[in-house]
Amino acid sequence: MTLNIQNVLISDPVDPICSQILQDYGMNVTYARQWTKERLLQEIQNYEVLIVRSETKVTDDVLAAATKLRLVGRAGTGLDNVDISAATRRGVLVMNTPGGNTMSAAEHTCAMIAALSRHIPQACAALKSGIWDRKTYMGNELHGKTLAILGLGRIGREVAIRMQAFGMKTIGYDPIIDKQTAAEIGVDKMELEEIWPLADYITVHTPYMPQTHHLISTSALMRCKPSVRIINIARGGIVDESALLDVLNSNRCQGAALDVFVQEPPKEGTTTSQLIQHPRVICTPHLGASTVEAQERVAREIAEQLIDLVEGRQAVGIANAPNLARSMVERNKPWMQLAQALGHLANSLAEGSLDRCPSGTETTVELICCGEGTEDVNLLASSALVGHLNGMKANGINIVNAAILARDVGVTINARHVGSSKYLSIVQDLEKLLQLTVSQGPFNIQLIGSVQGGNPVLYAINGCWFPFGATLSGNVLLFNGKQPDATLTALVGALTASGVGVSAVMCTPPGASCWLALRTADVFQNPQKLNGPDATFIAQLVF
Ligand SMILES: NC(=O)c1ccc[n+]([C@@H]2O[C@H](COP(=O)([O-])OP(=O)(O)OC[C@H]3O[C@@H](n4cnc5c(N)ncnc54)[C@H](O)[C@@H]3O)[C@@H](O)[C@H]2O)c1
Ligand SMILES: O=C(O)[C@H](O)COP(=O)(O)O
Repeated sequence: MTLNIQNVLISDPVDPICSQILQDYGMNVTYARQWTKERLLQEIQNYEVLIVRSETKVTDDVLAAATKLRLVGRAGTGLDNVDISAATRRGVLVMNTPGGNTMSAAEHTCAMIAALSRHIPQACAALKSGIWDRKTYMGNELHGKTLAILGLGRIGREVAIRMQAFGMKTIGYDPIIDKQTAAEIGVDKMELEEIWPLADYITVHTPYMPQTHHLISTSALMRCKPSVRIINIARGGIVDESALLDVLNSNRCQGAALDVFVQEPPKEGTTTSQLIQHPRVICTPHLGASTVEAQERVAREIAEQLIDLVEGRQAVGIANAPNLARSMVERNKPWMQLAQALGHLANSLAEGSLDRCPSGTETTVELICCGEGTEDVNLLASSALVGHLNGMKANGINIVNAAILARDVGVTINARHVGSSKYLSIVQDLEKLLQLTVSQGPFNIQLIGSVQGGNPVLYAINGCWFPFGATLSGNVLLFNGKQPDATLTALVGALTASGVGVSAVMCTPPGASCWLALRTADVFQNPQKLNGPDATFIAQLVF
């Protein structure tokens, strides 16, 4: 997947090092500070890359307006402000910089836990307003208390290590971390039901997603000690804000420290704003990653990751295209080209793109990948689909969205790898090959191809073999006939007379059906004109 990036839009306050790196590389960068949504919708069509933090909501309507967009870059961790499935469907890559702000978020969490236990913000505000009050702000020690950490990923782990230095006992839960791994960072992994009654402090460090929506719910809070304190530096919505407000008001919760909210910035009169106003809640306006160091780091990382991707060096931080990194591996490239070329050819042989198929026509694609180098069947299947769905969507089909779009139009693909080719006896040097079979209604076609000298080569169409193969690159005209020799002379004559140079001619042996493939220097206008008594024009393919 080639990325041609010229124009980058940065729509959130990202450290200037990002634009500096991108501009030095030769990209045009626009800072869209305080653009309205309407302006963003109008202008986004001019950009191939959009870089955001958590403020810009990259929703489906933004993506729909972004006809040239190839990548959304998140200078930070959380991707809940990006509609990833809409981006994937539109073939737009989503990239983040996980880890760039881990330290800052972990330190902010620890600072909030300490501030919460000693009422530092409230005492400070009172003193600034002229009140010297040493009674109201009696606090608690952290030493000896139990801190429950829900989510033992990058930030959760750093919080554990730091809070152990205060003498806290750390327990935690994470569905993908086993007991032993948790023990290695001093955390006693437990089930959630065991955690609730034990915790003095509960801090959440999970992504926000359906499974973590209201992870801290009324029922969880009711199982906790009335002295429990809740900390959320991860995302609004992981803690049920109404439930938290209720337990605070009914003294079933000692306090809360919040950096993130369901609505940012919160509107007046909402549960969020009531929570913020609650005397036992301390809060910051989503400042977890707001340090000079973290902002410089994530800005630099997103710019460098983008350049690495454009250069085809590596795909770091890609959230929605597991194939992408493997598509950059040199040895996969010619096989991807072949799979795409075969898919494209099969579609042309099926009389055009699937857009023209009667709706509801089911297509089954079977891809058999034979021999060494063709093991990455998922990548090759996506590439075959890219070729097969060619032309279906105006703003592009690529390995990001091919599988989804295929499903949408009723194309099912089955791909498998086999160790060696069964065609060894027919074509001696064909140990490695791809066999693509497309069945669509009454139509059924089988193509066999391989890679020779780094180029995709077609060897067989429905059992008719090109003895020396037909290279699928440049412009290829394909005919079906019965008498190859007579037909060839006529075709080459007609093409030359029209000023189109023929650079190679390949044909299968004469028989009930034979195939002719002509590589030409230029595209031939109106190739149907070449139809003759002995050969029917089938397709003109540009690879
Ligand atoms: N406030 C801020 O400014 C700020 C800064 C950075 C990150 N964050 C947020 O912090 C959160 C954590 O970031 P991270 O970098 O540590 O992420 P991470 O991906 O490294 O870790 C998240 C962990 O949560 C675990 N998890 C998933 N579902 C879970 C569940 N149901 N219960 C318990 N654990 C579960 C995952 O297995 C994973 O180990 C994210 O929501 C991120 O957006 C906020
Ligand atoms: O997920 C993140 O990276 C943090 O929430 C930081 O968000 P921000 O970049 O908007 O500060």
